[in-house]
Amino acid sequence: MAEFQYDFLVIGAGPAGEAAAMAAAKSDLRVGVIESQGMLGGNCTHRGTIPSKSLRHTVKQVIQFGSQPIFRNIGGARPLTYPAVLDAASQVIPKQVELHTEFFARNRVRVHSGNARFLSNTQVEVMDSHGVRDVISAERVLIATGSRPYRPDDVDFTHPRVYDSDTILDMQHTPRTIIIFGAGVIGCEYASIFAGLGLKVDLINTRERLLEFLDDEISDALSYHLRDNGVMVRHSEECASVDATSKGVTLNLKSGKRIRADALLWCNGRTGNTDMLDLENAGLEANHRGQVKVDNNYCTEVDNIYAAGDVIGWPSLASASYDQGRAVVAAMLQKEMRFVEDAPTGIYTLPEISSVGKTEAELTSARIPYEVGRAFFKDTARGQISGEDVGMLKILFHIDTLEILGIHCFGAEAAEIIHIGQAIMNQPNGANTVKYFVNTTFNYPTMAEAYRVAALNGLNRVNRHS
Ligand SMILES: Cc1cc2nc3c(=O)[nH]c(=O)nc-3n(C[C@H](O)[C@H](O)[C@H](O)COP(=O)(O)OP(=O)(O)OC[C@H]3O[C@@H](n4cnc5c(N)ncnc54)[C@H](O)[C@@H]3O)c2cc1C
Ligand SMILES: NC(=O)c1ccc[n+]([C@@H]2O[C@H](COP(=O)([O-])OP(=O)(O)OC[C@H]3O[C@@H](n4cnc5c(N)ncnc54)[C@H](O)[C@@H]3O)[C@@H](O)[C@H]2O)c1
Repeated sequence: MAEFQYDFLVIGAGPAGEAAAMAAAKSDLRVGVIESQGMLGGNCTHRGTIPSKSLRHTVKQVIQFGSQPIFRNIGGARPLTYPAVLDAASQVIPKQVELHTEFFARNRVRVHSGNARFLSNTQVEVMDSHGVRDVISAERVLIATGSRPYRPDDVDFTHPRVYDSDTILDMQHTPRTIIIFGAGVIGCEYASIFAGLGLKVDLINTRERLLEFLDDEISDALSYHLRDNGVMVRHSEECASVDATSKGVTLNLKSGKRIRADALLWCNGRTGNTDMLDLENAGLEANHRGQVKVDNNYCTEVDNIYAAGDVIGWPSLASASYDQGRAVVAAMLQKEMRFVEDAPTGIYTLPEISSVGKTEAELTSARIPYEVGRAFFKDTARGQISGEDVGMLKILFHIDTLEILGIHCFGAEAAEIIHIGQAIMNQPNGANTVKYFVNTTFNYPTMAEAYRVAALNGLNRVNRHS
């Protein structure tokens, strides 16, 4: 057994842990990291964001190839297998691992391989895969252990036809039909991926609408386009049981419906990775979803222990986790810090969705007088040229002050386009105004031009009222 001593110990090397470790190293703290996976990058790189977004990118290319006559005539439309698409998509993972490994090496942050568990609030044991045990002492500790798919006890995840969002990345055949239970972000993204590959998809939603946190118009558009791509969407359903046999899998719903398919992808919720940490030794406890409570400084109920990333729950995004990791170090060093509560939404369904700020429903219930400006991608030159003409940009702004209150977008590159509006929304002293988009010259033809079209559309409505 070896012993180590650090100023700051980070448990978990995903986005939250890495960002915190880098920020602390640059502030000359002695930093150590414990990571249980053999490679750096976290679940984000190995099971979550990166593999799913690469898969989706490859499927998007396949769809474009299949839908453009010029390519179809050259190559002929050949159906691709899921393992082939997976293989192409997985090429990015080693590149990401290399990048993250370089960050740690360049900043001289030592990574201890193994599972961490608390011995006290300042001492953590790390046990590697060979049973070698080290004890690490640190003045401050960050819990950044992320999350994993939630698995209900009565579903047999060892059955070869039953998958969650981790194990779907190991599926070695191409089912003809698939049931996706859970229509959260993960379910909707995988529904797009499998429909894009030509599978028949049943998407079962436990709520009344898809992604209820979105603006209604965007949620409706997603439902429409998923159905248009062949996905059967069912709302307000609950699972009664799952029967998996060598012939197929049947999902029995409490409404009495029985849905059969070649495979089931269960993606209904996630659980924080805290069960192995022996939190009670540090004076902490997790909630029923394995999450740890923090204050506005990302500090837990024990004042030298911080937590960030998926393990603290909402918003559970890689984007937010990176910022939270940096914020932890700023809070620790009593520097200016930002509690991350304004992360935009970026959902990589087909079509892509992104939004920032308030929805129409939120503004209506808060009785804020607003106007709407819309631009349809099919009416932009760039949309017509690229053939990606499904989509819309919608700007919500205050009817009197013209302050932008929300931006909602779906269609090609929505997750990029949103940031133009976000930058204007964040301007202080009256500079947040929808007029920016009519007083600024945008490149032409670009999708960003949609902002000008939407702003003019909205301002014309305001002028009609006055
Ligand atoms: C399918 C899917 C798609 C997603 N797509 C997006 C997206 O498009 N955009 C987006 O912003 N977010 C997306 N997310 C969410 C994003 O992946 C997570 O929010 C992000 O990974 C959280 O980062 P983290 O640092 O909290 O933890 P993680 O990335 O989960 O990393 C935690 C690390 O801690 C390690 N660890 C756990 N327990 C221990 C222990 N006891 N000892 C030592 N090490 C331990 C784990 O091995 C892991 O490496 C997606 C998630 C999934 C599942
Ligand atoms: N593009 C993106 O930004 C992106 C993509 C994929 C995933 N994600 C992130 O991953 C997270 C998970 O997404 P999701 O689609 O699985 O689910 P979700 O968070 O939408 O949850 C789905 C359902 O499961 C329930 N649930 C959640 N955790 C549970 C638990 N531990 N026990 C029992 N029920 C639980 C929820 O109440 C909900 O009804 C999201 O928070 C999302 O931010 C983001």
